[in-house]
Amino acid sequence: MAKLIKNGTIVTATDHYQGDILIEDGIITGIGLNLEREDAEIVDATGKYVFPGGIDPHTHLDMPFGGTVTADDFETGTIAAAFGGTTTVIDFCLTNKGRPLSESVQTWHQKAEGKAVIDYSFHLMIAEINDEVLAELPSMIHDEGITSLKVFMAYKNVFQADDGTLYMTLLEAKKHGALVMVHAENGDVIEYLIKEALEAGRTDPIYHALTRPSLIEGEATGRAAKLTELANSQLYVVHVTCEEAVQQITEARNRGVDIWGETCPQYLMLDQTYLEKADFEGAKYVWSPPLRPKFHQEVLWNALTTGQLQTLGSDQCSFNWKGQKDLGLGDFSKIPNGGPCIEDRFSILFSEGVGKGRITLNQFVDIVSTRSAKLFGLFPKKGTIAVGGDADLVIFDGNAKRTISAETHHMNVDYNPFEGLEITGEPVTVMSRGAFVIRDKQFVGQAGNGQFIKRGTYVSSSSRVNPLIKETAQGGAPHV
Ligand SMILES: NC(=O)NCCC(=O)O
Ligand SMILES: [Zn+2]
Ligand SMILES: [Zn+2]
Repeated sequence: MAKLIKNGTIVTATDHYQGDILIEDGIITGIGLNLEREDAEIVDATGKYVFPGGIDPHTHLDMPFGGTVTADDFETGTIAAAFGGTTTVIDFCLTNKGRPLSESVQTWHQKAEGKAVIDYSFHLMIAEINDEVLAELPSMIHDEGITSLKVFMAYKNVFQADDGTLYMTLLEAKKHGALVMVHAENGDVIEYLIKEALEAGRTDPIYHALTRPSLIEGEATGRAAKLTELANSQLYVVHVTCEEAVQQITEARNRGVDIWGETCPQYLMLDQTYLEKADFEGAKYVWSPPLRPKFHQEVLWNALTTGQLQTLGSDQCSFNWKGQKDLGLGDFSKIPNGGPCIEDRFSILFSEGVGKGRITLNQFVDIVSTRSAKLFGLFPKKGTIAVGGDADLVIFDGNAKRTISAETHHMNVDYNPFEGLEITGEPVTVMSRGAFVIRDKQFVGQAGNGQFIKRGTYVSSSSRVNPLIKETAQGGAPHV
């Protein structure tokens, strides 16, 4: 049955106007004033915003990590995402050295199929480059539609790849139209600092932060940016936490490097002192890179305001405090890294960003949805409100007041890092391809309704490509 959303304030990354939206077969087929359609179900959005559904470019659902598996899988994680206004997630498909990429992709499909309530896609981790990987990559990108490749510069002996692997991944990505993503920290130095701390008897959660200083996040970010410049390729830096990394991204962008940066709600809202909480509560706030001293928060907000950082990921990677985080009692290096943010990403950005005058409504939509759609090959099917696009929509009450709490959240985890935070704004109704997933704040979706989305290849935004750098005929390392 057709649906007609009436009288909402439609907001995209560029516009903001009153209008109605007609939806047929999951697609937006009309936008205008006073639309009429006899057989359509009317959805009243008077006094509410209508936003494109959020796109979360950074999730880890059902992921084995740190000797355990994340508390949220594709069912609980996507239900929570939908409650929070997100209608697409892009999850990281882990790979194993010496094993085919296709095997890992298959494993990730099995995790998601029949469970996801909203649409999803995958980024592909690259742990090594060898003949098998080189042979498989083109079909991963062009046939499987997995057009972003993730390289970890940290987690030594677990996920970490060396600089040669990163450089070759950048070259391959350029050749085949993929976007390379990096976790930018210097894993070798961190390994040394952790060993030194533990030998000195420093075992509490705060030492997780103190053994991962911002200086080496900046160093790794700068190194990745320079390798990108050398390869004349494209880079997206995940979970940027600090001034040093923002500086490196800004400088590289000013040199014309095609580089993008993401931050996360936790780095905007929480600081390093949370890791000092008594009775091992600090473990709830163990992320890598870690929470930073407070002044970095304003740097990150400014970077979103000015466009030096462009997206907000949740880095959803939830572990229960009791039974999972406590694997690291007596040894901070064994605390599973990560936290639950998939549900609150969208509303925190609205409340703290738009509500506090740091970003405009259009910037909000760009950061929470449109920019990720463009960078990751989903636009214009997703990430905006346009005729012909998927009806992934959020009807949002911009005046609702509420308090974030584990008592009321929908993530499958026993704490919320933003417990007690008072925010303004709440998703009321959420649609995925025209079907209600959340209706009047109630879940009405169905596990398995979410579809895997094959994504388009990376399209460079030409203004950021350095005209002084010329590609070789093979698309390889540049001549300057
Ligand atoms: N960020 C984090 O602490 N956990 C998830 C894995 C990653 O993104 O590095
Ligand atoms: Zn990471
Ligand atoms: Zn992550």
